Order: sequence, then structure tokens, then C-alpha cells
Amino acid sequence: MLSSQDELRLYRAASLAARSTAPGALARLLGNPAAADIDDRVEFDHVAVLVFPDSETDVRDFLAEAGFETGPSVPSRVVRSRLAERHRVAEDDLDVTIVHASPITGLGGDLEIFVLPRGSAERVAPGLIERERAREEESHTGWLVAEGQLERTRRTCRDALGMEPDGGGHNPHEDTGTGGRSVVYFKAPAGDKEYRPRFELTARGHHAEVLAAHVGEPVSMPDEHTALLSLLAGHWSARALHVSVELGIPDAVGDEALEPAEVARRIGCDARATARFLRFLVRVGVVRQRANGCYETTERGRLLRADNPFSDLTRLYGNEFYDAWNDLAAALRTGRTAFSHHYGVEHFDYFATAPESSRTFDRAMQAVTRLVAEELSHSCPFPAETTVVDIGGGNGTLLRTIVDEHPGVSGVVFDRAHVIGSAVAEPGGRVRFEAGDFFEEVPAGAQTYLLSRVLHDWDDEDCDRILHNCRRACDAGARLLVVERLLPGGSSSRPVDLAEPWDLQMLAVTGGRERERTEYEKLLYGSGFRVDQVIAMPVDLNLLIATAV
Ligand SMILES: C[S@@+](CC[C@H](N)C(=O)[O-])C[C@H]1O[C@@H](n2cnc3c(N)ncnc32)[C@H](O)[C@@H]1O
Repeated sequence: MLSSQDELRLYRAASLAARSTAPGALARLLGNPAAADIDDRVEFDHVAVLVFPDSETDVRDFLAEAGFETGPSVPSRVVRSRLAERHRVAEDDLDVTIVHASPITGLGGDLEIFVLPRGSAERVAPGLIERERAREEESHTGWLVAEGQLERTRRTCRDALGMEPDGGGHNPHEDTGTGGRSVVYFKAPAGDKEYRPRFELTARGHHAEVLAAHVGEPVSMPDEHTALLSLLAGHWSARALHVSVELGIPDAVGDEALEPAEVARRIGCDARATARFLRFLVRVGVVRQRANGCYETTERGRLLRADNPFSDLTRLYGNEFYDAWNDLAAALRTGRTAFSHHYGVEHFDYFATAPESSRTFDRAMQAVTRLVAEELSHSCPFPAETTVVDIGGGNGTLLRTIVDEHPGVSGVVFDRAHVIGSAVAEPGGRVRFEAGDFFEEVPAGAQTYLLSRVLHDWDDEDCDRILHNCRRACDAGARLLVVERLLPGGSSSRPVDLAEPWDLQMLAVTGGRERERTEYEKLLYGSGFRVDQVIAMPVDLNLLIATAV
């Protein structure tokens, strides 16, 4: 059976398709005469709508009665993946097919009907049907672009017609003889109308570069009220991550798919509360729910297992750092860290007297260091016999990776006594641990010095002292490798996601700051180092390669 709502939506789609075949239809639809500019590059292809019958046969029967003939059904790729993302369910649980329909008389336009059987939609994602019908996020008019014109037309739509990119993808199951179909979606410019028509440009073949550019562009934003409410609730998501680690949920679920009650039993919690919590954890991507109601850990969730240092980072952020942020306003009023307002002591001194938290801190640092270690050790040459000093090197993760990758290289991890005290050196290994204070002096005579995520912990004056001590310790020509995030500035062209939030984290916790590239260049130059090269690293970090002059 097809619901009366979906019947009406199909009639409307058929009527729009009939009107869209006329010359100049695109410009009329958009209400923008400038669209005539792309008329000779596109032709009307279809009107699309997503419906929820009991079975695909119901749709075919309805269309036959309405005077359409239908083609064989094709599995949907793009719409299925968009729905899975929007409703946070596994793609495999959504059996979306595409039925193409053409008017038997040849008068009117084609329809592209996405079919998601009602029973499975209700089972997998309750509320999906109502939300999709209300928002019509998959309804669109589709325009076939002439060969070789997809990118040019896409840019015209975006730049000249002010359309907003809204995702896209490739479906190899359509037009199989010509490499499938590539589609890019747009929303009409935001005007005063509540309903913004959607458009699809479709082209034969797989246009991977065009698709990559298109889906990387911003998608439509929620309205101001929704956006504000969602920002206000932002810390609930972070809290949910902290608590899932505290309760060991990713470990309890392991590699199984478990009923909520079984998860609750394993973590020793209330079954109903756990079921609600798991539903929220789907939103933050820690678990996903299968069609049978069981939960399984996602790739992100696996990062939060006890054997991964991201679980330590989560603990650190959920405990001391979270508490410190309570005093952010005090930090703004006084210019001193929120951490010191909350704990009465600066954070490195606090960790020096709290052994368990200190170990969590050192392991937490590994989470990100592991991501850059291998890349850094391949990005610059480390000839045999080089000695490397990793200043503020924590438990030695970075230096160990460099030494493991480069035979003949040896080095010293230099850090405060409480950190060095709990680090484990391999007997006879090429990494030594040395305790000290970089404000006093650092080990001398090495060819390479490393400062990984150290300078951002300090203000300019302190950085000057650290850098001058480094310069005093080495000869001209020695190399200094600095790993830091760069705030967007004049010479930065990379879109930066993490540097600005982490700048606030430095304000709240360490008393340091993130800096622009030119600020680092100036600091380093003032201490006798010249920046020769900057290389982008994972998680928005950068490697600044400098030489002692
Ligand atoms: C943000 S952590 C970075 C750790 C490591 N370099 C990394 O990238 O994973 C900063 C490090 O500086 C160390 N540190 C802080 N003050 C220090 C000082 N006065 N002398 C030596 N090391 C210090 C801390 O103990 C900590 O290990």
C-alpha cells in the first residue's frame, strides 16, 4: 500500500516534471533569468521524490495507473548514504532502491523515485519517515549536464546563481555502460521562502575530482534557533564521550553487537538509562545501532578503548581540564589561567604532585604524538650518527619512533623529573632519559632539537627563554624542529579547524597560546633560528623546520 501522503507527493512530482520539460524551465524554477546561461549545457532529466510504501510493487502499481511505465529497480548509493548519515544508522540497514518512470504518452517528464519500504524504515530509524516527508531533503529536479561540462556548470550554479552545495556522490549501478552516474546536489539560494528547492546536476561517468570538490564545500546550515540550541548543548556531547570512557562502554561492547540490556549488565548500570545513553552515543559516533536493535562499536568508538591513548586523552579532558574550564570567565577577567583559579596552582606543577593524573597526561599526549611521529620521521632526513634531543619529550613516543625508523640515530628525552621518573628506557637502547628544566638549560651538542607541542604552552617571554637555551646548547647549522598548530594568518592558506579552539584551551589551561606562522618565525628569529620550511602534519599540526644561524 502507498499512503495518501506519498500518493499526493508523487502526483506533485509528476506535475512538476511535466512543467520542467518546457524551454527555459530551469530559469523559471529558480526565479533567476541568469540561469538561462546554462540552458544550453543542461537538459531536464527527472523529478525525484523519496517514498515509503509497504513494497516497491505498490509504487509500480500506482505509477502504472497514473500513466507511467517503470524500468528495472537500481540500488541507490547516494541517497542511501545521505539518509544513513542524517539518521545515524548503518547504510547496510537501509534498503533504498531507485525506480525510474516515464510517461507512456511521451508527454511530460521522467520521475526518479527513491523507495524505502516503510516497515524497514520504521524499524531502523523511528521518526525517519515523518522527518523526511516534512523536510523533503531528497526531493529535487535533476538536470543532465552535457559531456565535459559538469565542473563548469557546477561553478556557475554555485558562483553565479548563488546555489548552496548540498552533497553528492557516484552511483555505479545507473548507466552502467558509461561508468555510472555522478550527481552533485544544490539548494536554491536562501531567500525569504521557507522551502528551498533542491537541484541535482547529473553527468554520465565517475567524476571523482568534481565530486570531491563539491562534497568538501559547506552544506546548508540549520536555522539560527536550532544552531544556537545545538551549540548550547555542545558540552553534553563531550560529557557523553567522557562518561563512555569512564564506564568502559567501548571495551564492554568489544567487537560484538549487543542488546542495550546486555551493555548495561556488563558495565553494571541501569538498563533503561543505558539504553537512552547508547542512543545518544550514536549521535557522537561512538556506537551504531543495527536493524535488530543491537549496538556495535564504530571506528571512532574503538579509539576510546582502554588500550588506546585517546581514552587517556578523554579522561584528561573529562577531569582536570573540564573542571578548569568552569573558571574560564575568571581567566578572562584576570589574564591568569582558569586552571590556576580552579586548582590554585599551574597545571604542570599540579601534575608534578599528582602521579596518577600525571601518567594519564603523559599517555594522553601519545594519542596525537603517535599520529605525527611517523610522518615527521619521514619528512626530514635523520642521517646516521645524528643525535636528537626531544625537549619536553614526555614519555619518549616521538623520539623512539624516529630512532626506530633511522638506524644509527640516538637521542635524549628531556623533561621534568616526575615525567622522566615514570618513563621506561630500554636497557642498551639508543634513547636516554634526562631530567631537567628547560628554563634553566637543555642538553648540549646535539645536531637536532625537537620542541613538539611545547611552545604553545607558554607566553612569548617564556618561549624566548626556552628558545635561547636551545640556541645556547647547539652550534650554528643545527636543526630545530617545532611541531605546533598555526592560527590562520596572512601566509596560512590551509583551512584550520583545531588551532582556534586549542588557543582557548591554552588560555584556560596552560597560560600559553597558539600562534600564526609569522609569530613563530619572529620568535625563532629573535632566538637565533631561521625557519626554512613548514610542512603540514595530521590533525592540523605543522612541522616548522628551522636552522640555528
Ligand atoms: C604538551 S606536552 C608535549 C609532550 C610531547 N612533546 C608531545 O608532543 O607529545 C609538554 C611537555 O613539556 C614538559 N615540560 C613542562 N615544563 C617543563 C620544563 N620546565 N622543563 C622540561 N619539560 C617541561 C611537560 O612535562 C610535557 O611533557
